[in-house]
Amino acid sequence: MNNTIVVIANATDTLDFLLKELRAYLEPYCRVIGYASYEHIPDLRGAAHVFITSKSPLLYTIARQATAGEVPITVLNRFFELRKIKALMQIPLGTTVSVMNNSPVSAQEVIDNLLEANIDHLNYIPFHPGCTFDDTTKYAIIMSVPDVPLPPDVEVIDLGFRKISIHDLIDTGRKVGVPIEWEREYLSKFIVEMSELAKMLGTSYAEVQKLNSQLQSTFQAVKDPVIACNEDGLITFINDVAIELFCPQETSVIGRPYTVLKEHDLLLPFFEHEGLEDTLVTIDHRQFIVSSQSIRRSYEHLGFVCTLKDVTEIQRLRTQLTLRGHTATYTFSNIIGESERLMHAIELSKKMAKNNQTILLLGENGTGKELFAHAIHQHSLRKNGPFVAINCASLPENLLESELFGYEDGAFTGARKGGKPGVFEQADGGTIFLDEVGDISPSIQVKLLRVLQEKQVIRVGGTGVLSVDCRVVAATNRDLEDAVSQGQFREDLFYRLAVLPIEIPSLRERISDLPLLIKDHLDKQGIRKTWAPEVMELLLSHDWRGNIRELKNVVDYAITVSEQPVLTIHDLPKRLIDRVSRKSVHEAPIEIADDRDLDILTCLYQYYTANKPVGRYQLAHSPALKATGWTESALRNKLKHLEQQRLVQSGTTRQGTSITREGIEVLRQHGRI
Ligand SMILES: Nc1ncnc2c1ncn2[C@@H]1O[C@H](COP(=O)(O)OP(=O)(O)OP(=O)(O)O)[C@@H](O)[C@H]1O
Repeated sequence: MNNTIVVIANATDTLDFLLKELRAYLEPYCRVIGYASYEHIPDLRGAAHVFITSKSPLLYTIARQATAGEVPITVLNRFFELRKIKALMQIPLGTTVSVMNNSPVSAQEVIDNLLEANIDHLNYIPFHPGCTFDDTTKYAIIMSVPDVPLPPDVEVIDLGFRKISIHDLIDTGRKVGVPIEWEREYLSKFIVEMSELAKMLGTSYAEVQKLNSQLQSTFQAVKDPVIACNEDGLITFINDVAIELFCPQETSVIGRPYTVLKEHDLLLPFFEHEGLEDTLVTIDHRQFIVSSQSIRRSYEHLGFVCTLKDVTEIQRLRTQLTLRGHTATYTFSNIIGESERLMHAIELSKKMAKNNQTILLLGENGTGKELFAHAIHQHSLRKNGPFVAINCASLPENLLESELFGYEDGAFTGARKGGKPGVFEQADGGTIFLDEVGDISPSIQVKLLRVLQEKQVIRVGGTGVLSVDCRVVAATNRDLEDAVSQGQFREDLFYRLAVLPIEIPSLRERISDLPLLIKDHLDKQGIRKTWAPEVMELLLSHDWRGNIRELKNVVDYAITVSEQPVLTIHDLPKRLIDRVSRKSVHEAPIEIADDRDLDILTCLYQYYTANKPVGRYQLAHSPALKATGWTESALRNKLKHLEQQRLVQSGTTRQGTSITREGIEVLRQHGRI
């Protein structure tokens, strides 16, 4: 018996595994026998050494009784086969993993083994017969056989039986006289296995290093201050923004207590306690929201990482975002001109700017209505609030509705998640500019009226009523009174909008401003060119239907085309020269014998300003002509006649009939417009 090594284990499968391993190394230099703890164990006093497989007190007692205290008893140090650990390395950091074994002690032993081997990125929970799985368990470690039935959705990592540690094996071998050659051979096999593991761990170490440096540069790139401390309150990381805020004078604070930071009192709670709510603190007249996160590895607390968010910056960005495209850029000083008509419009606008009533700007296209809207906002008490402009003619009805009033989440297919505020909400506290308001559909007219009356908005698809406080400045190039009389525009809305009407003169009506406007446009582009006198004469005699927008286009054309410092008539667009010369042909008033011709032209002019073509039938039945009793065929003949005079033009049926510039001129000459 003296040359006998005895192993006592709790389970027979573990015993068989260990016996095989010991015999492979120790026999024939000694005899290796084993017993399961539940078996009858004979007197072992003659054994050379007794090994037990775990620290379990029961095993120790059994061994002690069998040896009567006369033989050394050791707990076998055991470890997993290294290659089996690889599966564990793939499990994400912090995952909870149940470690299963036949008793709480052996389960804990396995956990200790894993932690000692620095496989410590997981949250291990001992698991043994009597424990039950809960829904959070995703992984279970077993040693060859599960000691508890496993639920189907739990991923099993089988670490196999733990092998005897190389130290214990070599040690025992030396005691029983294992020759040195055999020891070397065994060791060399072990070293091969070790180096494979080292390679595996080496890669993960490099990976960790890489991640670490990525993390460092990420925190450096963060614009907010970040400071990390270990559990002793020593600084382990601090980014440049935090250095600038807390310790601009210090050369290095890494490894030093966080109390070296200025205002560290404010940070104390965040470096001492877990789970603090975000807190607002003021440092150097700036406000920050401070939050901290505890750093943990398994159950071990490693320290805190503390981040500060600059609220001043957040507020600035928010204001910038809210106001993006929502600011008035022009003031009255940007409105160029000295003519009496313009000065009158400016004076009136300045007066009206000061109160809160709705303003209606009336004027042809390109006269500067939007410019006036900006200037009115800037001159009003709301100048620090938003200025939101929307062109009512440029959007289809349903889109205009959602732009004006906003929409709720899921109001329609493609609606943005969380809904969207409309321009009335965006202009809250400021001014909303409704350009081309005369073009809105009857259904939007109703909704707009409601908002103007109630000062409340209901988002599309919503039920909640939102109060809005914004001043409305509307603009139109249409004759709204006429649109009302034709039943195209609601009378009640018209009176709501036209509380304070301002007429913006056309360029024709303030033609004396033309040289100033040209000069201003050239100056803004840093261009120094002059105009030949006959060119200026021609420009002054042009009718400028497109007003200042048309003027700017003509000037831009001329300076692009011309290569000389003095602009000549050849540098003007041909279209403009043609029109001016055609106009001079018709300089003398065209003879209109029948006032009813003027009625037709007036009616066509109204459709023209509404940008709508009109058919003969519609014309004959229009309120303005109905009374004069035109039959359709009489009207056709009359329109043919007017077309020969170039006062109207007829397109295909779809295009209908429209008034020409000459026709408009005739109306003007006869004081109809
Ligand atoms: N008095 C002015 N001084 C300088 N520039 C002007 C003036 N009036 C208008 N403009 C310029 O003419 C162009 C057209 O002006 P704006 O868009 O304000 O006209 P509008 O009447 O609103 O036109 P629409 O009815 O077509 O929307 C803009 O480039 C504007 O800057």
